[in-house]
Amino acid sequence: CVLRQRQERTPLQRMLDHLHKAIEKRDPNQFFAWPVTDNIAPGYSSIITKPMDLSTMKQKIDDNLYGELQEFVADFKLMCTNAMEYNHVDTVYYKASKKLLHAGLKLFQPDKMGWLLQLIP
Ligand SMILES: COc1ccc(OC)c(-c2cc(C(C)=O)n3cccnc23)c1
Repeated sequence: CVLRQRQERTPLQRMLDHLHKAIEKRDPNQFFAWPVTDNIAPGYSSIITKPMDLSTMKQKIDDNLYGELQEFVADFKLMCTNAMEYNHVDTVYYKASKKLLHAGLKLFQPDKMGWLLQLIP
């Protein structure tokens, strides 16, 4: 294995860590915690071409794959819209994703982000 010295967290990574934790709190059933598999959701991988979940987003933060906040927001929206695409409107998953999307977008509003945005030089 490649020996990686401990990488310093950039201000953006620290900000995304905070937002990721805040989103996790709003998914108490952990429906969005892990990738959706075809076992639990028949045909999922043929319907949803770009899957996304919170564990994948966390890995991308740690690998410093988000160059800016908007890329993180795009993955968050993709995760929620995937659930609204695959699940019918009367399911617990559709309803949870709609609620999570609105809660998350409120988090990203500049007034709510005030002190967080100061983290980025
Ligand atoms: C019932 O317990 C779980 C546990 C984990 C899940 O996804 C990681 C899901 C789940 C999550 C989803 C989503 C997000 O579409 N889903 C769709 C259909 C059937 N199950 C799910 C449900």
